[in-house]
Amino acid sequence: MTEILQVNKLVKHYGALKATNDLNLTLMEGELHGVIGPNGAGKTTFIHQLTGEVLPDRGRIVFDGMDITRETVDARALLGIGRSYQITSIFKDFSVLENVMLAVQARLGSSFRFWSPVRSDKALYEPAYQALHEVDLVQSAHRRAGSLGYGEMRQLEIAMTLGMRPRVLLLDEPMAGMSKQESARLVELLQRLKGDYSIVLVEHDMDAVFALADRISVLLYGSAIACGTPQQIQENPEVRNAYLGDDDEF
Ligand SMILES: Nc1ncnc2c1ncn2[C@@H]1O[C@H](COP(=O)(O)OP(=O)(O)OP(=O)(O)O)[C@@H](O)[C@H]1O
Repeated sequence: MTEILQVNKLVKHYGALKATNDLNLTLMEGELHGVIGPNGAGKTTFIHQLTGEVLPDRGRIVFDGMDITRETVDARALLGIGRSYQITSIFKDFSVLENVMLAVQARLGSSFRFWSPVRSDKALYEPAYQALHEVDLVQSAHRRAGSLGYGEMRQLEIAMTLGMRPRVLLLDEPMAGMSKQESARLVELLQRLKGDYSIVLVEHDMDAVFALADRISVLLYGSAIACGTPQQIQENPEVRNAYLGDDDEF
């Protein structure tokens, strides 16, 4: 397996607060890497530094051999770093398919004629349809996006990211707000996607992370205090003490 993303000694301060503190993490090609840690441990700040929304004070992010530490959000998206869209970016009056087509159009950017009507273009239609297929939403392609249930909306967000054909998929709490059934469906979906995509999954739902992850990094005060297989993390005394409490539940 080759490394697709390397994070070396990343540092981000907010005043005196070290939100990211000498953070190291490696994502292997095709791996699903879970990132867990208590509230305020720096998980979202870390994801924002991978997408380019937040620039680190120090350290390096290398994607596929390229130093992308100072690259813009758009440049990273074009290189293949896909961040899941938020529900707020779904156009509720457009169909499910049109939403994915719009996301693909955004990916193609200026290479695409902006006056081209979104409904009619094959270059958008095919990758969009493929993305809906990957998330199991083909049967809802022509439904109004606003009529989807909450779990389906989150599937649509993932399809919108996949439509951009990313190599790395960054998912920040995709299970948040989901019912048990919806989470189980998303776990099934991510199980299928892993291997085809290299995925960083930040998630509070421990059952989901432990079921899905090849490796897990545990963040505490902005640093990774442990990284290993789910079993190694489960058995790590430092993790048990520092994060999960030394109880039998974990
Ligand atoms: N823009 C900001 N300005 C100041 N402090 C910030 C900013 N963003 C994050 N922080 C602080 O940095 C720390 C890490 O926050 P972050 O949101 O990354 O943690 P998290 O692990 O994602 O937490 P949660 O699990 O609650 O989402 C927190 O103490 C937070 O208050």
